[in-house]
Amino acid sequence: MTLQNPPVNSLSLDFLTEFCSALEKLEMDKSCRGVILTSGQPKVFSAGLDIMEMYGKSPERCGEFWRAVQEMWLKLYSSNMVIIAAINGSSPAGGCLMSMTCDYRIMADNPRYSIGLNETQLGIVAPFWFKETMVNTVGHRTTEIALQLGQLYSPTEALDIGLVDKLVPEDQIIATATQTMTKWLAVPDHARQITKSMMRKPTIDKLMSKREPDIQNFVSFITKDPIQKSLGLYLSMLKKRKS
Ligand SMILES: CCCCCC/C=C\CC(=O)SCCNC(=O)CCNC(=O)[C@H](O)C(C)(C)COP(=O)(O)OP(=O)(O)OC[C@H]1O[C@@H](n2cnc3c(N)ncnc32)[C@H](O)[C@@H]1OP(=O)(O)O
Repeated sequence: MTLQNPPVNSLSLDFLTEFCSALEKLEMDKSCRGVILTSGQPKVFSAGLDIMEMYGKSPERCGEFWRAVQEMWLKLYSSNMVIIAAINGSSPAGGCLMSMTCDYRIMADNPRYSIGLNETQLGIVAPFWFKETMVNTVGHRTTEIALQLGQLYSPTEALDIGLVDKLVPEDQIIATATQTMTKWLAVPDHARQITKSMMRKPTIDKLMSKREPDIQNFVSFITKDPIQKSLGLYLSMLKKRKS
């Protein structure tokens, strides 16, 4: 699957809806046992959640958006398929979350790229299921530091902490992901799927049982004046950095 939402694959409501429906089709296709997730945009895997979906929007629209974010995470994290992330660009915040839901992460070895959950840098707080996905990936202590600082890691740093599994030159990323897929698909599906579910189920069940309160929490947090102000400042910083 190639992410195509120019310019930076930000995760808007429409994009998330389309992504989930494409993933569902693959999930139901018995001949498809694995997916390599990569970006069709230069330099960026995904810029994370579309900030415009959280800025100046009605509570109803924010709720609809957050449900789509939850759905994306649930579909990816609980997938029966092998999902390999070929991270061929920067992957902050929601982009990092998406990468962490995959079974294996291969990142292009380019020091200009970065990956991490940088929410606190925007004045927002990563919800418990973002946090738990990271704890499940890199452990508790590293997550605590990463989340409080809103740290973005270079590929080498990400490899050091286990946020990604392998670095390769960018032009070898798909070939490496394909070789890795062959290795993962050599394992009998049922044994691998049950094992994956055993590892991930507690986190998935937790969100499933708290979906509505999580949406309410998001809407009430994101629509607060100081949070809207922080997002507005961050957006203008992004635009200024460009000029
Ligand atoms: C209980 C409350 C819970 C809240 C939980 C919220 C959880 C998750 C939060 C998120 O995922 S928020 C998104 C965080 N993302 C970022 O901080 C990344 C910001 N973007 C960048 O750092 C860079 O754009 C990039 C990804 C490194 C790419 O850099 P590049 O130089 O290639 O491109 P730019 O010129 O910076 O950007 C092009 C264009 O896109 C706009 N844009 C970038 N990122 C976003 C985004 N996430 N949402 C919306 N728009 C984005 C950027 O402003 C530029 O716009 P124009 O100037 O061309 O209009």
